[in-house]
Amino acid sequence: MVTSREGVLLIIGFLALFTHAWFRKNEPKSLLRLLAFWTAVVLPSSYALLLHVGSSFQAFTLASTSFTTTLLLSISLYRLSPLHPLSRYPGPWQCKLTKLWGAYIAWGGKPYVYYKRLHDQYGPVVRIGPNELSVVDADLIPNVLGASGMPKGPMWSGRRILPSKNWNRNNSLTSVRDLRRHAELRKPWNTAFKPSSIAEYEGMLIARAEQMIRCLKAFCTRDGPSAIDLALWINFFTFDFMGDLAFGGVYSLMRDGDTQQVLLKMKRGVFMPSISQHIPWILGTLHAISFVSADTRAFGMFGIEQAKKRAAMQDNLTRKDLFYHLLEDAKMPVLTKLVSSALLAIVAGSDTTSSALANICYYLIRYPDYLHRLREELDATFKPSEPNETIEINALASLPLLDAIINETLRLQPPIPTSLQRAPADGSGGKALSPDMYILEGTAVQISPWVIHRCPRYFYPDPDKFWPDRWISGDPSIILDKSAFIPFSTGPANCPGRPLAIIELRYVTCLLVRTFDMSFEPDYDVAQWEESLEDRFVMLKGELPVKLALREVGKKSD
Ligand code: HEM
Repeated sequence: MVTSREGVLLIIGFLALFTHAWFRKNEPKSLLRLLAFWTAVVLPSSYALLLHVGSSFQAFTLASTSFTTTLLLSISLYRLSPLHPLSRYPGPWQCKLTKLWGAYIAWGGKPYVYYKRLHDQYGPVVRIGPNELSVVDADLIPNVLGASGMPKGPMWSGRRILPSKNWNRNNSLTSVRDLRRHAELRKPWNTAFKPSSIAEYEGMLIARAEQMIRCLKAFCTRDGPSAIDLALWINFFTFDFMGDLAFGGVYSLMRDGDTQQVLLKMKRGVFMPSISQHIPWILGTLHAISFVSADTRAFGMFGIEQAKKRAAMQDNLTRKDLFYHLLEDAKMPVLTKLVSSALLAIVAGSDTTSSALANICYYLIRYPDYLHRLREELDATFKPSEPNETIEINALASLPLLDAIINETLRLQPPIPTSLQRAPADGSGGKALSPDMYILEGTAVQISPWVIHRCPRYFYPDPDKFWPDRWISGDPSIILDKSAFIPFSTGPANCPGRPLAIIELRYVTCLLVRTFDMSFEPDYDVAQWEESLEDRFVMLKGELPVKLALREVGKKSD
């Protein structure tokens, strides 16, 4: 029996220190569990204090504040101290102290700009969280992302769009941490994007791209061009194409407009996970608060609806689509598999290509010399006097300037600008990333494509400049290390959709450049576009007001 108030407070202090020591090994994974633990400590402590203070309110206030303050102080001092295993890595104190800072930066939508500033200031390895490093070092990529790398990091479990774990538990390709399970889930995605599978999708791509061109032509009136939001039309196109590819063509935004506000649902739906990915333990609580998670749930429901419609078609398929392959060897109920992959297909497959295409158009209009040179390259392969000539998709693979423009756009504006995060496997103890860099289990490592792509050690000179010729020059002092170019990531969890995405980018760029003269509205401030881009683990975009005029065949590009 403790006989004084000070004695009880001392014990509470010890309990807080013990809790911190325990948390270091067993970090709480949800706010609810944390609260349950807190209550289990604070209530008995209040009871013990009750014998020494005037009221139960006083006892509870004293117990809770002394426990919480000591715990937070202990955690903060440890994180900032030389005792922390990441203490030797530089970074701002706010990052070292709490991931809430990362969540705050993410709220603003420009974490890639922030990380670049940190790397410019602190060097290639920066501590961006109490237990997280950001690296800009091509030599470390294989041991982080590559074949000898690590499983997905904790941020992926903070990105769940659906409230219930049941759809996703151990079935989500993007968040599963067990490498063997990931490889199992990944197999059908690889089959779905091998050349023979892609050949089956080309008809859908051509039909949708031609539909977009027809729709855009309707804006080219005899009264002269009026500006349209080209980014929106590109979004419609990529969304419709993904709808055909994944869900059997159940919607057409280009034909009907966005009557269900799908794009708005997606834009709003990814906001919450883009914040909670920095503090995954809060996700369950956010999902439970309906007004906070309403938009994310609405987007999740849209994915479930599409999955259900596609499941109903399973026995009457007329063509092999993405889910034909994903379901072929599914060892789980069809609907579960569909739901767990539906949102992934929508977000990973449509928003990424739409960002890339919109950025390609932006750069071509901003730097018209490249637009004209690209036209010349295309005209040399496909006759300009025959605008309706069928474009042979395979012929697009041998056009150096087209690929250089695509690469340079993906370098400067990778559609997934940050968030390639990995962490040592559970139970592994840790991982050596290089002879002098060993990270312990519980530490995460992130590589930001946006930052590494703008690093002068790899792309020199003028790493921030749109200069597609750097990809053609062949001079090894210009692209110093191509392994630093990772718009599709690398290793076993890289982008399986890359081959299709590249075909899509080549084909649509080719059609747009062959068909239209494009210009910005005269009073459009070009800086607005880059300002409008937001990193919500995909890249959200603002308006791209572009005037389109039908290209006059025979008129020389000026
Ligand atoms: C320009 C277009 C695209 C870009 C730049 C892109 C980029 C990426 C990146 C950077 C990743 C993350 C990999 C990692 O964590 O290391 C990824 C993952 C993924 N992408 Fe893409 N992507 C594009 C288009 C597509 C398309 C068209 C699909 C097809 C539906 C697709 C499906 C996926 C899937 C399923 C994953 C998860 C892979 C895994 O976790 O194993 N992507 N993509």
